[in-house]
Amino acid sequence: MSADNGGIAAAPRYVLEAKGLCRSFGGFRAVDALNLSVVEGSVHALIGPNGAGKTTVFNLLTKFLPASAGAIYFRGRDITKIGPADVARLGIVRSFQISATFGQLTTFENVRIALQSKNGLGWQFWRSRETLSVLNERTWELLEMVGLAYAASTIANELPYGRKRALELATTLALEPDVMLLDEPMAGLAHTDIPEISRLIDRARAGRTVLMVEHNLDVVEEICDSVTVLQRGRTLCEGSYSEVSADPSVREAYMGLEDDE
Ligand SMILES: Nc1ncnc2c1ncn2[C@@H]1O[C@H](COP(=O)(O)OP(=O)(O)OP(=O)(O)O)[C@@H](O)[C@H]1O
Repeated sequence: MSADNGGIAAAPRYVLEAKGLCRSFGGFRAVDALNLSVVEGSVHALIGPNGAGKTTVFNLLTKFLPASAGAIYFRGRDITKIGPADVARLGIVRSFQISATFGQLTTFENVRIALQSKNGLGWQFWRSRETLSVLNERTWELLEMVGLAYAASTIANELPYGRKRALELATTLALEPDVMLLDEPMAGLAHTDIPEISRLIDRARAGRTVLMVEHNLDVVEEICDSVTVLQRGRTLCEGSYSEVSADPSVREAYMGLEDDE
């Protein structure tokens, strides 16, 4: 990245940072002095073996769990002490394992409810026709964006699994997140659904930052700009996919590859 100041590269702007983040369970340090810097506008993957602490990091960043030590910053502001609702209000929104859809409602209703909650209309279904028509318009846009307009009147529970993921993405996007945290977006998907959900995430990144925990390394390679590899609650390695996948410690600890492969 060159800048006007004589070709000196501009410092990256971090949207989300963790410094010295720790979380213990009893005497066990699940997250151990973790430093994480997520560049604004990037798609950043958090990978690592089972039990490395990825989900705990997500829980700490979204304040579902308090940190034992360390600090979290959002655009340079210390948000270590604020609660989960305030984190969401700042635009840090978690999807997939948390944003359950309402199974008995239609695809359309699910997205509109998410929009209602974003717009402070809560559960008030009796709003003026004008208000609802604005919401309806945006609902259609979101459904089009994730390729679900054709299934607008389908009951969410009746959608195929891959389509449910697309619906979850639409309900998350309805909240207009600045930073979208995706918890294993490809987990449980059929092979054939993975390219489509990858494509949707790639499209959804426009104008926002994505931090995702993902085990599928092909997906990480394809859509992520940066990767942090966790091991035993610590950062083992950080960089682009090609950098981390070439790192001998990562190959040994995570990918289980021999050096001569
Ligand atoms: N509430 C808890 N109480 C006690 N131990 C916990 C708790 N939550 C997580 N742990 C432990 O912390 C460690 C990290 O767990 P975590 O779920 O964050 O790992 P992970 O990298 O997300 O793993 P996976 O890939 O299997 O989802 C594990 O050893 C886990 O057993």
